[in-house]
Amino acid sequence: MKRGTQVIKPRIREILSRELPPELVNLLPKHWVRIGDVLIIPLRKELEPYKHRIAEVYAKVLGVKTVLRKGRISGEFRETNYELLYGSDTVTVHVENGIKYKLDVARIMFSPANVKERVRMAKVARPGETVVDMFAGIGHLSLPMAVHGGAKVIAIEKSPYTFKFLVENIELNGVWDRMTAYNIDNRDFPGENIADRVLMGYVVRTHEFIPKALSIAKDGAVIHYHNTVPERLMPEEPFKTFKETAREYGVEAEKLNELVIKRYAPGVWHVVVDIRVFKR
Ligand SMILES: C[S@@+](CC[C@H](N)C(=O)[O-])C[C@H]1O[C@@H](n2cnc3c(N)ncnc32)[C@H](O)[C@@H]1O
Repeated sequence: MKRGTQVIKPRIREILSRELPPELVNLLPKHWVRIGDVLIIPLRKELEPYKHRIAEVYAKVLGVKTVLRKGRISGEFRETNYELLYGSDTVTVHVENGIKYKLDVARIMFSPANVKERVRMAKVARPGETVVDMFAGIGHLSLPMAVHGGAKVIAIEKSPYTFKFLVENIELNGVWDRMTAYNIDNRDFPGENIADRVLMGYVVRTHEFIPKALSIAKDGAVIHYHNTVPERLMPEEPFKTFKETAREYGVEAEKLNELVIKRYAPGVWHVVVDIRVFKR
């Protein structure tokens, strides 16, 4: 994923200043996100009448096949909601940290702000350990752990559409020997006391899944617990809720590390806490 620059590209400015009213030229997008050969741009409403031509010029100058207008990520499956401005094919292969991620950018979230976590997970994984990724997506976090960390990963993804890409990505990255994929709700996953590491890469409602994560984890396992937290409840949350829930299930929890991933909404942060659990 590449973040665009903070200035309008001279070539884009040159072409569009011949076609747009002068006062609109400075409103052209100065930054964008490129996922594979799909570009995502924010677009001011003043530019609405020119949106398709603007997208065409950005596509040609930046060398992409499709341009989408930035939308929101929402719902249980964390699906995106973009406006197609140029091109038609929104499926692409994005390469990051030596990993190939095939996805439909128009429907599946791939957050630039989560790149540090994808790279960090590649480093924390240990060869041969068993990782259960409860919210696998297209393999955002589990592929780096299998490819670079040599971990054995069980990847669970509920959405059938996203699961199709998860399976293709396991194939594309040649890690079928280390990864198993389940197209189920993680609450129906039968494994208990099997994971050295559990990934809970989800937001907003992640606390509802703590009991399941505890049952999947071995004694002494590490759980990477993500959630969104209002700033006024930090730094106690999100660990406080995890620890209290774990106690109800007779499990002790120790906070090892905590990182802020990104701003989720005004006054709300996406946070990850690394937690060791003791089940004796
Ligand atoms: C936001 S994506 C996150 C991907 C990755 N874990 C990351 O952090 O970058 C969350 C994924 O969890 C899936 N999901 C939501 N609820 C689930 C459940 N109960 N069981 C399995 N997968 C679920 C969604 O369909 C979505 O693909």
